[in-house]
Amino acid sequence: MQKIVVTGGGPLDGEVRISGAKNAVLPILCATLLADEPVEIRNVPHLHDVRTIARLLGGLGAGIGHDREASVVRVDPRTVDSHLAPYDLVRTMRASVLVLGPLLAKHGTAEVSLPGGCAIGSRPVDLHIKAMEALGAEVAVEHGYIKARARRLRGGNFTFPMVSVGATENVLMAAALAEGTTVIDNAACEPEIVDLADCLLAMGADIEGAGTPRIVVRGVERLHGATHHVIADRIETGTFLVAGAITRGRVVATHARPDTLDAVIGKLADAGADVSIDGDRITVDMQGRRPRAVDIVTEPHPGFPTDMQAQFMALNCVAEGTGTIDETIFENRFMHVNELMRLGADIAIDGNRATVRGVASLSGAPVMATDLRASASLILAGLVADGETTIDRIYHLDRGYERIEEKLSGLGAIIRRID
Ligand SMILES: CC(=O)N[C@H]1[C@@H](OP(=O)(O)OP(=O)(O)OC[C@H]2O[C@@H](n3ccc(=O)[nH]c3=O)[C@H](O)[C@@H]2O)O[C@H](CO)[C@@H](O)[C@@H]1O
Ligand SMILES: C=C(OP(=O)(O)O)C(=O)O
Repeated sequence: MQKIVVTGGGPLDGEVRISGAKNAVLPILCATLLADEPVEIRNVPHLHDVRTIARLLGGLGAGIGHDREASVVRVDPRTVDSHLAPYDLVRTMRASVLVLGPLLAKHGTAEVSLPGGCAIGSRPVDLHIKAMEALGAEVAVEHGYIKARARRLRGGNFTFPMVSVGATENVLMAAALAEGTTVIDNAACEPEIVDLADCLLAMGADIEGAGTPRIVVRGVERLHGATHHVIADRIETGTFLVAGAITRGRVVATHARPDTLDAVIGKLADAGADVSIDGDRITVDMQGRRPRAVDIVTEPHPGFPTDMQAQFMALNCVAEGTGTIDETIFENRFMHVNELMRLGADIAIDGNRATVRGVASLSGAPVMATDLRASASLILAGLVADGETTIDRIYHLDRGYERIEEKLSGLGAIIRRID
């Protein structure tokens, strides 16, 4: 199994080009199932999850053309002849559940494996199911599968009892082809929702309010082909900016979307970084200073993103002072804590709060990645730990970061992948 070896060193310095967003491209690729014609998606990152979703769409019968050089995926949904998302694919990637809404809306039937829990929490899908029922679908859960059918979905009003990014995406896609108007209240406002809506709009959907808590979707008879450019990955951006801050260096993220990163940029400034924005470029410059500890509470957008929690935990580990981290989205997203402590971090957990006392230095050690962002936090810690940190189970990392070791090397990090 491959591992990543990081040797702690000096400040990072340089520019890094940000890729398309994993959490946008996965729902968007599912949305292509709604069209009557081929859809071209650009700025597609090279990620394991993208290959998985392509396999899933291919298994449904869609034609898939993947030009990796150009970062383009072309989906021809006209040949779809299966409505089954099997356990083997869904269990490796939760985003697979996002074929439920499109299959139901376009083909009137869908059979999608329950995704089950994962390392960061139980992650139920009851809200996805309730939202489909609100649009008139009959849904049964049998033998580990969600089995849904509807002759034609009809618009309805659905108020989410809690903010769910995935369920908002599923209902948005389903409502696009439903008969009549759907009003979604307490919708997730994440930039990836806006990007999905932009792609659906390009395909001919009628949607208002994406990015706000109320989305109004007027169903249309058909959706046509389109070309869509995926938004920059705000979590990858944030991860590289933290890499600059934790190493007391200077990192410029290019091709980024600064407007999607207010909460993260605010915390980097609180940590003592000079942050500047110039168009699609974000610069974090510590000018050699040690970061200050920051307090974090994860919240739905525009609050601080749960997907940046582990990276800021790493930053606090070597910061001046003590910072608290409250994780409010997932009940078990502190799997990185024990691994960071193996590197010498001082962290105490009480329920969903971690209190991190900054230490003067970390010392490299073998550690194990437990989930995607936990893996990123271990790399960040490794960048400033004394000696070598070897990170095992990096397949998590390859789900969501494109060529991370190459991009970090370009900034001066000493990092390599070994077999
Ligand atoms: C609000 C939020 O920050 N969502 C994050 C979540 O999206 P993802 O779409 O995976 O998860 P949701 O937004 O749906 O989950 C938010 C909360 O709602 C609960 N829930 C969700 C669906 C459901 O049917 N029933 C239910 O109870 C979840 O257990 C969780 O506590 O993980 C992604 C990957 O880390 C992040 O990019 C998203 O930012
Ligand atoms: C946990 C993540 O993704 P997923 O929901 O696909 O597991 C993530 O992007 O941090």
